[in-house]
Amino acid sequence: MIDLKHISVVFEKDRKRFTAVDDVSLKVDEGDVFGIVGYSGAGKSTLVRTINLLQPPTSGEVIVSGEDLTKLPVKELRQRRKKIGMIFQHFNLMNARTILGNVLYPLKDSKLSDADKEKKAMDLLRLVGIEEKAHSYPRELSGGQKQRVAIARALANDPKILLCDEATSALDPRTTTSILHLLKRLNKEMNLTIVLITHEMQAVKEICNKVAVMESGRVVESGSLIDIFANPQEEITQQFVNTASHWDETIDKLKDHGYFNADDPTSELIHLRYIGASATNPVLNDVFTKFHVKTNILSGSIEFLEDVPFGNLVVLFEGSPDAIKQAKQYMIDQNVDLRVVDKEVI
Ligand SMILES: Nc1ncnc2c1ncn2[C@@H]1O[C@H](COP(=O)(O)OP(=O)(O)OP(=O)(O)O)[C@@H](O)[C@H]1O
Repeated sequence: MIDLKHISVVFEKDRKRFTAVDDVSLKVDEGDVFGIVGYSGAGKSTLVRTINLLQPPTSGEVIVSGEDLTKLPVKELRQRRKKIGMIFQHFNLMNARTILGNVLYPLKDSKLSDADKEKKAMDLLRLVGIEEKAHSYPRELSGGQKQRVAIARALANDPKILLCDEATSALDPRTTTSILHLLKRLNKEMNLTIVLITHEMQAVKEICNKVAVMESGRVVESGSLIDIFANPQEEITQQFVNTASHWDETIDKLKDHGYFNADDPTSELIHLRYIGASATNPVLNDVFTKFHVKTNILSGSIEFLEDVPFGNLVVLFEGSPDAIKQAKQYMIDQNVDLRVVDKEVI
């Protein structure tokens, strides 16, 4: 549905060139909720804005539904753009218009009669759950309500794609969840393809099925949500995954509370990650019976990623250094993702 091929965006200022997006290729399939995560300045906004050519790429192809948008004449591009809705962090509503007026605005060139335009706008406001505010003004609405209006407005021309640029970053956690659930519902019920850029892995975890991680203008890792969480390869991806699950925090607390002694070679703190119906518990039992290594679970949780269980355990291994080494290798051989909590930093 969206096929970005070798996209680069170079800004030039005072004769200096700055590459904001550096040779990025990625594919978004119809029906995907595709998350692009990265820290501030990674190039996420610049990249996502190339999808509707709000930001023309310096080089590369933007293929949407089989057409290279960069090659289209202006008039046709304008038509295609109507099928790509966009919402923003700060909502970008028109303050002088009512809520209904905001949703009617993109329909101004439509061939529908005035009555049909109004019916359509009201139907959209109903779809996003805010029809009772139709005659209010944006200043009278909360952030979450404003984002609902922005979503209704973005859907006015029946787009196939919705681009979300930090759409929940200005909202509190509960409102964020309700907006994310609304987006997921629209994705399922209307088969709307969504590209969501965010610095919050939590948002990605809640609704995306695919993820790309950006750093310094490049996509450093991408894959299915489950692959990225179960087996993050890059350091930055591991940071995002651990932050989303609060595991770095948990491990820091366990260290602070002196649950183990870093200088003691007979104990190691281990973070285990597993996906699906894993054999982790039998594996922990085996570690004791086979290697006489005692395992003490200090913290654990199971979350669901697209309805697949994703488990995290922090376990203290106690035994001879050699036995611990063999036990760890045994677990790795059983396909358990295992990370020894770095002793140096303790
Ligand atoms: N129009 C522009 N002219 C010059 N530099 C720009 C322009 N737009 C963006 N940049 C630079 O490109 C880099 C990437 O910016 P971008 O907004 O895409 O990052 P981001 O990952 O979306 O970060 P944030 O979440 O903070 O918006 C930044 O260093 C930014 O300063």
